[in-house]
Amino acid sequence: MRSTTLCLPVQGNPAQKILLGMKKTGFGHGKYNGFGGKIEDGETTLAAALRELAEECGILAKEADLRPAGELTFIFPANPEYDHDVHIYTLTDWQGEPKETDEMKPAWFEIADIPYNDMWASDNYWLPAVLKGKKIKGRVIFAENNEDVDDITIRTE
Ligand SMILES: CNc1ncnc2c1ncn2[C@@H]1O[C@H](COP(=O)(O)OP(=O)(O)OP(=O)(O)O)[C@@H](O)[C@H]1O
Repeated sequence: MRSTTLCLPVQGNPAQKILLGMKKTGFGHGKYNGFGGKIEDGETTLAAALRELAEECGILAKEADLRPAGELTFIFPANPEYDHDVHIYTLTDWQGEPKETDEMKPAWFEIADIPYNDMWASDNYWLPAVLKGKKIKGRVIFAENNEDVDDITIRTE
């Protein structure tokens, strides 16, 4: 199964605003998501997280500023080639201003206004806990349409 990263830049502690990106191409296009992607061969998870963050919204961060927020496994029984693990990080410190790239159009949201209807259906099960500073571990099984959640287990630490 492939492994991916997902970075969630936030303002405030506890988080008051979150930077999400509208994915313009590829897997999950048309959805708001954090910034991340596949971990390449020979690359550490942290290095991949920073590379994808820079590629997708143009901001630079330090490994020490990534706060591990947990791991999720996404299972797509209808298309097992989509199955993947996600290593999630939040960050409050970075350099540069978010900018639109070929892959993502970034936008800030108040926590109360997170556009869950335009995100992966599973996000509202785990993102609120992460934004409260909790660490999560979980598994999501998607329905035949690869969109709806068939089964979900999330543990918080
Ligand atoms: C299914 N429910 C999901 N809920 C929340 N986040 C999800 C997700 N499924 C994938 N993600 C994240 O979406 C990013 C893009 O991944 P993905 O497009 O595969 O990576 P990458 O940009 O390297 O690929 P391409 O270059 O487009 O081929 C990556 O952060 C990944 O963790």
